[in-house]
Amino acid sequence: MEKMTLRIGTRASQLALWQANWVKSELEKKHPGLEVTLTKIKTQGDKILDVPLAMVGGKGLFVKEIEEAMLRGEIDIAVHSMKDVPTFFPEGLALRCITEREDPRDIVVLRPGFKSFRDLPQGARIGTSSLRRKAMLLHLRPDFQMVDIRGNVETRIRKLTEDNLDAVVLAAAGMHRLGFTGQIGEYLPTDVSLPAIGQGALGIESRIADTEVNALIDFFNHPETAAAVKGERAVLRRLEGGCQVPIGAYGEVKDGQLTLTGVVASVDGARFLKKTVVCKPEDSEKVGISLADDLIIQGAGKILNEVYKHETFNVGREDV
Ligand SMILES: NCc1[nH]cc(CCC(=O)O)c1CC(=O)O
Repeated sequence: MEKMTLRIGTRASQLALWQANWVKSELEKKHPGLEVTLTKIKTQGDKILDVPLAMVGGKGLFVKEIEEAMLRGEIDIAVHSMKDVPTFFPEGLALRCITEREDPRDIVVLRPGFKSFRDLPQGARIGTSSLRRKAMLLHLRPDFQMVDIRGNVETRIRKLTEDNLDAVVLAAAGMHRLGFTGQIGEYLPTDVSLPAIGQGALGIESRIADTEVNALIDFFNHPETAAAVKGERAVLRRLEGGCQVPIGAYGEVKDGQLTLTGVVASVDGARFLKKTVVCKPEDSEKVGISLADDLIIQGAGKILNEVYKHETFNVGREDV
């Protein structure tokens, strides 16, 4: 019998390669004899490095070229950070699996001598380009000066020293995967910094009609993480356009119950709307949508409309 080969498409960043190699080795463990190859693909997001992502705009900056390769039949599956996966897919492709979540939290790497970001001096310089991370930290410490940094995980850690910063904010998952756990200064609890939608989970995308490949990868799906992340993505989808607005959502299944929290904030952290609901995991998408609607009624519509300069969110009751 001919040996079967499965081709993974991935970005070429260190973190993306770690993730794709992890999927490769799990596949080879599960299916002895299966040959798994990696194809590195450069995406728009890898080419534009000097501009904060929120300003580049456009969804799917890290996935479009990979999806095109899959539609052309050059690769069979794509491994993404869930955080980078858009909420809509090209015809013929779908998100097939969501893997068990790594640590979902944000972390800070701190200037030597500090144990917590709370102890940093007035006006401390914090490196991050994420509008969500800016809003989370400014909400607690309005005196902080936020400094844009881009680049891969290693580059961003290096900028602490190079750009004379007091802290940089990164995802725990990326630090753990790349072996930088020792450099983590402090883990930010999810009620201090609500994570990005899907943070810490991987997504595997494939061709809907490719039943053979789908049967090989289905074991990666982790139902509890999938329910949580689908709820988070429902919040994001309902607040669509959210890439220029700080939005966070985090779901966790415990004892058969999903606790889902969403935040919409202004970039300066001054306006900060948060809501938590508890529901059955299978209702996560429906509940995510109504959670987003509640945030809109609370005033998120106003924040979103200000950013987009037109009335996308018709919120009737916003002054109540
Ligand atoms: N935006 C880049 C990116 N995409 C996913 C992760 C972290 C790993 C994950 O969330 O799974 C990171 C790095 C970071 O935000 O520090």
